[in-house]
Amino acid sequence: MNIQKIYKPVAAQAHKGTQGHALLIGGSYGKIGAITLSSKAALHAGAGLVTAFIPKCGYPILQTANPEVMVITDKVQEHISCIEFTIIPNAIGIGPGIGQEQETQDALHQFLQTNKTPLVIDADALNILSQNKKWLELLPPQTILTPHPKELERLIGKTQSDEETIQKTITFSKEHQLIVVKKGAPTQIIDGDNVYENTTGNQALATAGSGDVLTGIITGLLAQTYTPLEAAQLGAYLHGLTADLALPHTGHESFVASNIIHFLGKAFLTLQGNRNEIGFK
Ligand SMILES: NC(=O)C1=CN([C@@H]2O[C@H](COP(=O)(O)OP(=O)(O)OC[C@H]3O[C@@H](n4cnc5c(N)ncnc54)[C@H](OP(=O)(O)O)[C@@H]3O)[C@@H](O)[C@H]2O)[C@@H](O)CC1
Ligand SMILES: Nc1ncnc2c1ncn2[C@@H]1O[C@H](COP(=O)(O)OP(=O)(O)O)[C@@H](O)[C@H]1O
Ligand SMILES: [Mg+2]
Repeated sequence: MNIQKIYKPVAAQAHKGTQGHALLIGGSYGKIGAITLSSKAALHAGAGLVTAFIPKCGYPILQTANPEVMVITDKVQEHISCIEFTIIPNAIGIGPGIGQEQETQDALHQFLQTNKTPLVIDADALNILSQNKKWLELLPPQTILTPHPKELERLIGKTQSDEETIQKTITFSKEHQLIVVKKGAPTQIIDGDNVYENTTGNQALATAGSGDVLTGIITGLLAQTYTPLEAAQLGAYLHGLTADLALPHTGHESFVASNIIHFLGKAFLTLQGNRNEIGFK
């Protein structure tokens, strides 16, 4: 898989309206950081406009941390209770820090019943789906799921070996027409029978919020003109590459999720050179 072939440089005539509008939905009291990171990452992945839908308590935090991000707040203070908005985003990422309050579960169900926009689902939104597997039928085809190993186990059940995990994930992907970004070391992307293995990244990524940033990057790419598979592949590749590029500066220990966002520009710049056959096995 050649990542360079997926990458599309920004046109000289581009404006924010042509670069896609990403909506990130998540956050709850104590976990506003997760959605702050995701929405910032979507901007740095190139989305022209980014809006965050968050509980009321997150408003001053997010507006201060990310002045470029627009904010819509739920009517409830500490968690999301009803997902309603009038904007028309090109892609939606949902789950980072969203929690599993009953009202939030109901809001997710209601949202999935009407949503037609391309979706990325992560974190507690995945955990809510695991407890309500019938709702998987409501997901638009090619929805991207980004589980870590425990979230994947909650979705597909326990397995005895890596091989069995892959097989069950393939079956799950085919049954529901979903793209699964199976996060780990390495990350594998499963799209039906096709399994792509990412070649970037290292243990510096073993830090809080690194998955939240990945969700923002993939949603930001999906809001542009990338297909869901392209967004998942390019997103995982760039995410891992930031950790490889940062290593001489941060080492494994002091790298934090914000560094992924910080090094995203340098990761994009490597794609503008003349490098061949980089990316996925
Ligand atoms: N700043 C913020 O606001 C942040 C907010 N966040 C938000 O918090 C919410 C909860 O998310 P979460 O992932 O921490 O909890 P959960 O789903 O129970 O998973 C933990 C379990 O999974 C396991 N596990 C994980 N990775 C594994 C691996 N690679 N390989 C194997 N096992 C692995 C791990 O296993 P352990 O080894 O600890 O037994 C443990 O049992 C979510 O909404 C998220 O967005 C966070 O993003 C942090 C920053
Ligand atoms: N040892 C590692 N090598 C490569 N990538 C890693 C490693 N540990 C974690 N990662 C990556 O970091 C991210 C962690 O995601 P996740 O567990 O959802 O974090 P969080 O929920 O805290 O944001 C995933 O993209 C995963 O592939
Ligand atoms: Mg996570």
